Amino acid sequence: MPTSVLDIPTWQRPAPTTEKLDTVQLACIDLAKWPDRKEELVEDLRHAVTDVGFWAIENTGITDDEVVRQMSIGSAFLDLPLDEKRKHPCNFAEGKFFGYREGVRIMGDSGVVDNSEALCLPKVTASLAQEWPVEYDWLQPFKPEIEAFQCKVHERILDPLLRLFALLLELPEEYFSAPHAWHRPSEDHLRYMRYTPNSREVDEQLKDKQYLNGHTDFGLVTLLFAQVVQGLQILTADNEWKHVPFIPDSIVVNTADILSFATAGYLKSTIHRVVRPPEDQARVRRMGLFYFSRAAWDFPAGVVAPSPVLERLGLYKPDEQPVEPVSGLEFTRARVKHSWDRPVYADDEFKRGFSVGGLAVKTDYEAAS
Ligand SMILES: O=C(O)CCC(=O)C(=O)O
Ligand SMILES: [Fe+2]
Repeated sequence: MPTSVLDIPTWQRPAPTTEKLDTVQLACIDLAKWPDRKEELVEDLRHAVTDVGFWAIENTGITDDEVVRQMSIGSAFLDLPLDEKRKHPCNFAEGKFFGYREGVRIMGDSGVVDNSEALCLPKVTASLAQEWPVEYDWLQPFKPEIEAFQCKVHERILDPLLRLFALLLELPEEYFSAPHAWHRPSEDHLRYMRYTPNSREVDEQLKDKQYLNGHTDFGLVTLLFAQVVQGLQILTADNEWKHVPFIPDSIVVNTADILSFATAGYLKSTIHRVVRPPEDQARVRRMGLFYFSRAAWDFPAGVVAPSPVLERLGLYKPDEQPVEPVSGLEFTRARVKHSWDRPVYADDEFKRGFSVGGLAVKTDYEAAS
């Protein structure tokens, strides 16, 4: 039988947990309603974003085979020798999240090393050609299908969501979607992320057995393909950490910093974290697939959208808008640098937050006790 470099082992989805977890009830956005039943979707989204800030999309138009194929590509890449993966490391000193992120940082004051690693790939577009990690010979044959997948996710999921956000705010439908069109440069990326199990003894040393500290994401929204291995938790309005349930074939979405700035906090940037999975899943590798949307390079971060909804709520004040707003590029690079260009996660300096181009960014996400 002819063999091809594209023949890689098929990623096998681990079994769901049988443990009863304290989960959050996620709102649901049914994209089968797009575009004919837009008004209904806007109301569904209003409920989703104002309640928890995390919700599940159903009828995504992305098949399970497509997701499994991406998981297989990601797993096979992360199985490569470390020397190979290190050929294009994320350049955190410059605030760039493209390439390979090795699990090297220390988790808080535990002394435990991060057990996760990731490959982050920019949109395969002409405007970002210089960002693609050409050093990975292994990856190049997969580039066309990665491009097709990214583009499908962008067009079928992200683009309608950005339009719905604009409609929800009574803005022109393209207010967010036009600057974030597929071909336009941004730090968006497809992320393949894998957590390697720790022993129970190691996890006992981690505060709350956290694999990823509480944080918000840096862009507009993050799309999380259904994750069978539990561990993701969100901080609810009642200040409680609750598990995000596994919903087969769904995409879980959370709102992130840029939408929060653009709405003066009306849309909350959801605080979430990852903890040790339940015991019946604590010995399997936790492979994840995500699409992180980021502000377009030229999108004015920190500007509140001129939305009638926000105006009625007293959140949009025309006279108080920054005259020279920080660009999406400058904000995103500063945000990544602040979070990731440090040897210890969530140290005190991280928690003090930072400011860029007059925009103050809060980064202390501990639950109030
Ligand atoms: O692994 C997960 O489920 C979530 C990861 C996450 O929140 C992130 O990478 O920003
Ligand atoms: Fe996150």
